Amino acid sequence: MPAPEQVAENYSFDGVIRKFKATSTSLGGLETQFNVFVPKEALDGQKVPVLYYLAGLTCTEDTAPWKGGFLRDAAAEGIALVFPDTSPRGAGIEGEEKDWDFGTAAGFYLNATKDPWSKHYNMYDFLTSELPSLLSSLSLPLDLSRSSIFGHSMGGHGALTLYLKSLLASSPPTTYLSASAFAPIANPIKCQWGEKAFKGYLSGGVEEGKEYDATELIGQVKGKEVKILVDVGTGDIFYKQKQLLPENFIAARDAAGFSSKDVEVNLHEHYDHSYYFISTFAPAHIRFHAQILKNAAGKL
Ligand SMILES: N[C@@H](CCC(=O)N[C@@H](CS)C(=O)NCC(=O)O)C(=O)O
Repeated sequence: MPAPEQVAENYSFDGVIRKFKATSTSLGGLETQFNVFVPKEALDGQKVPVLYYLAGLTCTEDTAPWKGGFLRDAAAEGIALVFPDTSPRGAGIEGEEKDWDFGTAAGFYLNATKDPWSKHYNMYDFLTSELPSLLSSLSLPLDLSRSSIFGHSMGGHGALTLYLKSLLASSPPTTYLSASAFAPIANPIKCQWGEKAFKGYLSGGVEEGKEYDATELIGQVKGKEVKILVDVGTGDIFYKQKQLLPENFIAARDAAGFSSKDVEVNLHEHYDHSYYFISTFAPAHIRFHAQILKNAAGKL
């Protein structure tokens, strides 16, 4: 696997955000781009933990660094941020660019099992296996054994499911120490976005989609140590349209016996789906992960 090529660099908050491009095996040989925010501590040679951010439908690897307001807090905490893209691009599949909620920028962070998507639409493998290898090939002091994950909407779904699946796997490709989400698609098998994605990408359709559904998975990790934070605005149009379904996730959490301290889900009046909402709660999410990632230093 060739090392990623750096294509941009901007100094920010005494650290630096670098954009890389790489040819991905998981994505069937397509080129993909990702951003890495490297805090000052890492530029000085200290090992720093890593927080992955998965963006939502229609987004790219640039949306969150530009609009999320995460860099100031990550710099203050001395943690690296990694921003991958939301799907493969340029697979050349008919209909790939037709809809904003399927195909390009709508990879749903799964491994497709249905033709013709299965050759390229494997964001799950890319994120859990290939991206960590690509990151370790960079000459940066990233401590990948201390990784956590967060995201928005489709990316909130991705963050919760990658985390919960890592807790369930006997030897996960990546172990995430915590997960958080802004307005996640929390029960995709029960909403239009999820049904469309699972029917389109998975040969087993919505039934197979259960393995990528946070509300299904939270019950399966019963008894394990779980650290999740979720924030949702009730002024969110997609919440109102029942695409997010946080109440279903809360009910499954309660049924599995998790406390609202370990799996915290907050509903906020007035806030919508936009990055105005995300940037409001960004500092709390960074603090949540930073505390867990820093506590793990020297213990893993
Ligand atoms: N394109 C959709 C909206 C899609 C949307 O809201 N995407 C969210 C993620 S699900 C987002 O983060 N968009 C980018 C942005 O707000 O900058 C529409 O026009 O209704």
